[in-house]
Amino acid sequence: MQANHKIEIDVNSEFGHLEGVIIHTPGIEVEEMTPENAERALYSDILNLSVASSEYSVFKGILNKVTTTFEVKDLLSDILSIDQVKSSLLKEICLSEGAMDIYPKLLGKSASEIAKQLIQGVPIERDNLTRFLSQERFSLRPLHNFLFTRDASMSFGKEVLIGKMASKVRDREAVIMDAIFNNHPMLVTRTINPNSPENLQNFPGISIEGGDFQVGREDVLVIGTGIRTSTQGIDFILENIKLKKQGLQHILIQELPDTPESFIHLDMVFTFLDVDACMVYEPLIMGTNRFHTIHIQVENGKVTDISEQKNLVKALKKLGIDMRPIQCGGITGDWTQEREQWHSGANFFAFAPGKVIGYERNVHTLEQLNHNGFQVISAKEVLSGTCEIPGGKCVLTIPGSELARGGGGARCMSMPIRRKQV
Ligand SMILES: NC(=[NH2+])NCCC[C@H](N)C(=O)O
Repeated sequence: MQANHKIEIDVNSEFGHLEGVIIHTPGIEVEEMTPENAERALYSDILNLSVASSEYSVFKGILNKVTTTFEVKDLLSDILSIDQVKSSLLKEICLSEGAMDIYPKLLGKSASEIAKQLIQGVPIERDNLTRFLSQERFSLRPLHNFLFTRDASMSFGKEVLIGKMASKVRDREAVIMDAIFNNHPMLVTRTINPNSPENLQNFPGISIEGGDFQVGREDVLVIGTGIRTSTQGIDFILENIKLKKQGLQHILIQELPDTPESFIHLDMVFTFLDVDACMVYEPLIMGTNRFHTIHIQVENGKVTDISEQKNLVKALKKLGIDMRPIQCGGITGDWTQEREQWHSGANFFAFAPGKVIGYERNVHTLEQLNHNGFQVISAKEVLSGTCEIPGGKCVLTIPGSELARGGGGARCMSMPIRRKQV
């Protein structure tokens, strides 16, 4: 454990120079899925690990070049070596997932083995009639979606908001992230956890996932609401802001369609790229449609305005955040926009202002970025040393045929813990 090295969580934008990010390299858990249960796992297709791994290694290679990366399984294994954390975390997980029978056995294993099993799943032991006849293959199901580290926790300022996952299959990810942020000796922060019995009671119907949560500025949050983040989830965030933040604060809310599933999170239709540019899926963000954009203003603990806005880009501009929208899928027509949005074409991750990572397959989107001054560079070439990361605006392209089938892109696969002030 690197106990003497401390990192204070601090994120006040989506594009400040990155100083640390939490990731999870996909393992066998992504293959523990059949066509039959893929939907329950929240996937539209089943994945091939070796292809996904080789694609992922390019993404991770770039992140390692530009910042410090932390793997969930290492952080988890670190905290599991603290005896009291190990027993309480295992008890919490086994109790909530109806698997207390495996608790004693798990407890006896090494920290790194437990970390692995909590992520990859614990196969069911068919040692009694119920388990013999059970349709389940696992006592603790694999966390297929953990490579999308964005969703189960969110950094905001010096605090970390824990996700209240919309679907049970992702609940354990939030439990693990909460334990990491509360117990890892290297991480300095405070967590806000909507999963406490009291919060669940006060905000019935609450759900919050990181893909919907974007930090526009120190005083501006941009949050999507749809199938993953409920209005009650946003009200919970609002209450926290009312309690803790002084002065003027703003929340901009963008309503999202329920279908198709490529609209699950705001970051599938809108991401910040630079101090003055953002990526948009035009039909939803800029076009005329029935999906509301709402501004909530909080002043010293009170909501002083709540009003409908024309669209997200205009609402940001009113707050002094002037963003040029760049179109996902280009400007040549709905079809390419829909196709590229489906494959996480709007999902960019900025590691510095104007320096972003995205999928190479979405060529119309890349062309549009290029028209707007972003140099398009293959991440593989950067890694092989054939070219350097340019000093100016750029998009580093990563392969993502298999990864995109998981339902997310570069932003979904990264959980920044520290960024320089912009
Ligand atoms: N931030 C994101 N857009 N994450 C994408 C998550 C995709 C994942 N399969 C899920 O359904 O939960």
